[in-house]
Amino acid sequence: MLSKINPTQTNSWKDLDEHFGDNDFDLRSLFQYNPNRFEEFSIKKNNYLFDYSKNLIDSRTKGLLLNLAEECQLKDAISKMFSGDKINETEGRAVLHTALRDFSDKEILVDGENIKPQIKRVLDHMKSFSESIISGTHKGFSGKEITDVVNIGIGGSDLGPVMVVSALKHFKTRLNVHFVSNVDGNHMAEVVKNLNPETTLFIIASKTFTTQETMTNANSAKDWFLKAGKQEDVAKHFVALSTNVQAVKDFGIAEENIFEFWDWVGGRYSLWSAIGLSIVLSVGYENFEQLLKGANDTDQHFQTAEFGENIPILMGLIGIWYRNFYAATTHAILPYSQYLERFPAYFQQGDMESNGKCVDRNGEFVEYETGPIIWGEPGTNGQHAFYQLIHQGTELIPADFIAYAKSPNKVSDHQDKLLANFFAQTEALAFGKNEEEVEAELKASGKSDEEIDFLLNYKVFHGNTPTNSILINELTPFSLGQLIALYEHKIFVQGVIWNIFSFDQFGVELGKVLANKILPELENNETISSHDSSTNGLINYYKSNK
Ligand SMILES: O=P(O)(O)OC[C@H]1O[C@](O)(CO)[C@@H](O)[C@@H]1O
Repeated sequence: MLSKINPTQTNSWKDLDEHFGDNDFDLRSLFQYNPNRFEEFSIKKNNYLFDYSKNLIDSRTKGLLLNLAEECQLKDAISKMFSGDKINETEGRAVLHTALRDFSDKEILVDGENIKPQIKRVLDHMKSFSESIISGTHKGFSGKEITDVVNIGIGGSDLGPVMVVSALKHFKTRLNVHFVSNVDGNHMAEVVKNLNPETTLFIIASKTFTTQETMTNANSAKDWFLKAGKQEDVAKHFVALSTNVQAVKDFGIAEENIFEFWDWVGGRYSLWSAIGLSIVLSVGYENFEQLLKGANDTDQHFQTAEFGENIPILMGLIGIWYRNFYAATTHAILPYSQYLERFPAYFQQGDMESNGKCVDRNGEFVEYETGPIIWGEPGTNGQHAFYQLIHQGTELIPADFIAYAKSPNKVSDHQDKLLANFFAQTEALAFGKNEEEVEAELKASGKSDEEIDFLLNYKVFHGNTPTNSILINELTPFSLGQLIALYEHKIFVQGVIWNIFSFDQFGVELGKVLANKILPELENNETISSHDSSTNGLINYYKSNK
């Protein structure tokens, strides 16, 4: 069990409160008065740099945040997660996605059983299966090689693979991997439109194998396939990734085509498990193993580095500083890499489904803020969309900037231009442009005093917007694994401190239940009156226009 400490009752929280009230952090002054600020507030790892110097903190803030982590017993929580304690108490489960990427000989026990052999068995299955598909030894029902793979899943059974497959495009095998997630039939229709059932493999990815969207899409995929193939050909074209082996068999998928995982893998943390099969097919098993090893590298760092040098811990604590003391409502993730196009969306689920909670580990409603809204898009595109608000709006939006030093595609001077923008944005956000600077600039451009008076405030950048920069040498499966795990552990750190349960997701249930109730009402011609007037009105309008 994790501790059940209300963070706001700790001494360090009170100290932080006071410290916040006493200080008006200004990044210009912080850098001016401390020439060693970058050295003090950055961490260099073998293959990446984490710079957190452009944050509204000083060494006392950092010290107090570290005290908060101690007081909330973070060390104990980390060791409990890694050793398989049932820290997901509301569901009675261990939280062991980290075991999936642990290639050491160390035993990890769940209910007295070492889970390492089962992990190895499934990994071996993924390896041999993917090799037979990629090499073409596995043939479709008409004797042709598989050319296209369609992963059918949603949420954690979709977003992680989508994000990694997109991020590792440069490492692609000969297979084309597609994803269908939305129950909107157009998603399925648009994906299968150009596919040939003879050369298509479907992966039905669902932890529970009960999710309405996935089961609907899986059945439609089967119908589409059976227009060309026969029932006995399904085995060559359908595989399933699930913890619910019986439901998979009932669906008609052969036992040898089931890639199992376990209830101690949370859906949004499952890309490391059998749910990663589409990744394996997309980039090959060796690259998938590198991804796992990269994540394990961060796991080691998280478990062993001193808190003050521990990147996910610092990311988590700095996030708490903004959320609870500065009342920042959102946090932006801004990758300066088109390959990481789906990274913010992936961690929208990762973070918001984990820490979007209002009941603490004592079962009481919290009286402080928990998880922020996570959002973002790749730079430089975002600069031409929403950065205006970050620079000059009325919200404080802390942001993470992520970039790679090397680019696998050398296209004229694109990389330098991309990185110039990456550096420029965090500089502009931190230091802005004050009145004197704007005035001097306007004068130099020949504006009259009257014009300067009018334009001055519009042209001022208040600056002082905090950012972290993560600059990674190269986008490889290994470094991607490292990066994903940094964010996973950041989320864990925040959940521990907020005293909430980060590994359940009851908040997604109510809508699902109501949709199942409404569905039969859409299938007849009756006027509906069983809901409130708005819902009745919407349903009846739909029924008369569908
Ligand atoms: O893999 P399943 O069981 O189909 O669930 C899909 C997703 O649905 C959720 O349960 C709720 O959105 C997620 O946590 C999960 O990733």
